[in-house]
Amino acid sequence: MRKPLVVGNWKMNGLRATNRPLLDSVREGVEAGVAAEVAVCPPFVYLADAASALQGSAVSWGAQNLSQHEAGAYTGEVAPSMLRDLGCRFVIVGHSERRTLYGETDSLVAEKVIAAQGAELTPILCVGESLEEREQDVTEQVVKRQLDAVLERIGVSALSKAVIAYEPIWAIGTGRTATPEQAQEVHGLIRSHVAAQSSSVAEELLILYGGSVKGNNATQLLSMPDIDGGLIGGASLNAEEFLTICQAAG
Ligand SMILES: O=C(CO)COP(=O)(O)O
Repeated sequence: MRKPLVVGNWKMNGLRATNRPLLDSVREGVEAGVAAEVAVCPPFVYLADAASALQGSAVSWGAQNLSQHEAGAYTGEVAPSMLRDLGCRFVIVGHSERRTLYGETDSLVAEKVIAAQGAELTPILCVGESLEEREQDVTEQVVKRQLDAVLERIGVSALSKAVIAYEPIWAIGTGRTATPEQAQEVHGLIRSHVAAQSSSVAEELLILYGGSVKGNNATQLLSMPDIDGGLIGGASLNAEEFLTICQAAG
């Protein structure tokens, strides 16, 4: 039985003055009655603040990226062990913004997944096609290629300690959500692709949907059989909106 998971990806947003009230409201709202697992991923510099606001609560926290290296002369990078040290449970890996704006390749993403798991962080591996790829009808090939790059390195059993997020790039921050049927189709593909290697891993695997999920479309998306929760960008910056999504998932 898969327990739904909703993760807020704050991206490069927030300041201390507004973070604390947001975190407090999310914490209170989740504890007042949300059945889904909930986590937030603030920018690195606010992870310690998130840890102190959320410590001992039902809300977990995580990072948006990590280094594939363990330690050393890598100016500006953040090591997996540092995230673990700050109590992170999750780390987003291979978000399309990292792939397209910072040149992260399938192979680097695979290394980051390995590094995350090595530090006992649960990687949230993001996959998804661009608008051009969807129009060329190669969504399935793109998503399988992104998944296989990781599966070939970690093996299917290690996927039991990871989460997948399907985020069609054309739906991110655009207000253009995939229809529940479009999203379900790709989620179903992902699950059956994993099931071809291990049906038990596929059965337990959490596959989140991300891309313009809001309070008013969450119920339809999250009620699809292979959509196990959401990776929420813009709407995670507003406590009321985020909590509405969390309730829809639970
Ligand atoms: O990229 C996303 C989450 O990682 C989705 O962002 P939006 O919810 O703002 O479209």
